[in-house]
Amino acid sequence: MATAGETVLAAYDLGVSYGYEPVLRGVDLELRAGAAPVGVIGPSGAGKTTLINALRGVITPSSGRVSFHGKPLPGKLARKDKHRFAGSVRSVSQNGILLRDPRLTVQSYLSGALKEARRAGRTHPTTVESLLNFVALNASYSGRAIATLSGGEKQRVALAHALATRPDVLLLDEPLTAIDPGLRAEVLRRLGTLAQDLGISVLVVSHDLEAVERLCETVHVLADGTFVASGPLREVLIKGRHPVVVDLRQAAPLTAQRLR
Ligand SMILES: Nc1ncnc2c1ncn2[C@@H]1O[C@H](COP(=O)(O)OP(=O)(O)OP(=O)(O)O)[C@@H](O)[C@H]1O
Repeated sequence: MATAGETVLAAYDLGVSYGYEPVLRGVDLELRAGAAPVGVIGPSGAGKTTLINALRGVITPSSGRVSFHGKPLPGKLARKDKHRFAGSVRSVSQNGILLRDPRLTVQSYLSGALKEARRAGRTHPTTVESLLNFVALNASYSGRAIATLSGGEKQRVALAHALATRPDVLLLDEPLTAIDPGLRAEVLRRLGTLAQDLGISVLVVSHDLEAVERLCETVHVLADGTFVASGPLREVLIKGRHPVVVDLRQAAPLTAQRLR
């Protein structure tokens, strides 16, 4: 486990291009163990998922760097560091779970994650039942094939899977879009408390300003490939002058009014 305040994952002057098309440029972000959740908002196509993927080490920066405990990603991490990364940095995407075997049950999926936690040296007394309970699903779901779950149920199981290793960093890309607003608020409340109690550093990418406001003390607005405004959502929405922030304010007048 990382010690409080330690930088687990970071992007420095990060640039990513697809072919000749630059998507990110000069993005700086540090995710420290125990830090308050951070949100990234911005228009569709701004590069939010690209940022998450760079932090997951699945795409190679075209400039700058991403590092995990100071070691460059993606890179040839030693076997020990690979397990460490797999347990320490977890992500949940809007797609929930990509299934290789449609017969896979919730029980096998989550117990697989608990085994992964042990391999990564992150053993802790959590059970499949308590993971399900955390995401507001009762124990009867453990016998269900994941393929038979609703979109919102799949998203919650994906979150439970990510939490099974008690990660240091949790990267969330529109994680709870398929859940009704009341339940989403409850799961986010629980997640906020858990992250604080366990020192998990959460980065959440979302178009859902309510969700971001509920969870995050700080938000970054991503536009033109870089962060154009940063701070508490309230300040960013009220005071931001960048055209993208003005668009966000106009697109969510009720939220902007409530935050005033
Ligand atoms: N593999 C890829 N090859 C080429 N272009 C890509 C690839 N992945 C993403 N892009 C492009 O990069 C840009 C940023 O995409 P990205 O998915 O990061 O945006 P986003 O901010 O997450 O968008 P949204 O809010 O719609 O999910 C888009 O123009 C997208 O079409």
